[in-house]
Amino acid sequence: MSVLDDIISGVREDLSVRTAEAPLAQVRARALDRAPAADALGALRGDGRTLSVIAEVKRSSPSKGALAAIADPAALAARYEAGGAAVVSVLTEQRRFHGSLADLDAVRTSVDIPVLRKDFTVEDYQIWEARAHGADLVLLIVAALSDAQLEHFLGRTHELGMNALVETHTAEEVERAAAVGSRIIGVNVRNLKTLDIDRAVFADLARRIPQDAVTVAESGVRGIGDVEEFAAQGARAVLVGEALVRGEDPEAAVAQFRAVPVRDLPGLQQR
Ligand SMILES: O=P(O)(O)OC[C@@H](O)[C@@H](O)c1c[nH]c2ccccc12
Repeated sequence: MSVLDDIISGVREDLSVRTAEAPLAQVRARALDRAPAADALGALRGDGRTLSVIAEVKRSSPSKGALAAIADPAALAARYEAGGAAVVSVLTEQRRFHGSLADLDAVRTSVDIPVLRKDFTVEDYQIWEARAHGADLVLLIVAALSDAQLEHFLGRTHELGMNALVETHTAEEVERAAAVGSRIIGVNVRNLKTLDIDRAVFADLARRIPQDAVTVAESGVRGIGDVEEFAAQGARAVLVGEALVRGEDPEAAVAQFRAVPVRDLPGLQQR
């Protein structure tokens, strides 16, 4: 069993507890009661001249264990926003990342920028739940989904006025993400099946992403050097967790990353 399979089986167990506590009809009603979702696609496109930063609230990870205690996720998110983050990502997976929907709620009340609910989406319920808790974006991991699921979940996301960050790690996954019309495509340089980082994956896959989609470089950013490299290879946005939660000054780090110019690369496919 891969790490991803193992995480997902835990996610499914936790999901069965939540669906028993809050049936879909109830979550759906709460979702429909919310103010409309913010325009995360526009936020990520930014001004087209410099990078957008998706700054993540992340306590722990399966690869590194405990990263930071983050007693006050709302305060951290506010610092990300002050630094000019385009989006705040909140991990809500409990077992390996020590996140929760309570973290999502706390962050939602503290920032105005779009919020990404970062979880392993395997059921429609989680998309309704994300909206009910005020998320503007959800994560869809191509490696964890069939084409039919991917298309269905993306459709549900758009129907609720949200956007999806569609995450890939191989050329085949990029093709699958593009085929269903994904508008925001992430390349995770960490392989979720083995947890290995391979930053070289980004340059290869970024070239394959349709030009009208926002290309996001995910994971493995140690500092400004990695951010500049991803930008030079075609990233429009970077998703950063560890370097921010462990760093001395997350606000200054976000400000530094978001000032990096983006590059127009020739040869990107048209859709
Ligand atoms: O902490 P890092 O290496 O900066 O990575 C952040 C983010 O990319 C990572 O948390 C992530 C990317 N895709 C995921 C899918 C599930 C859980 C977590 C992730």
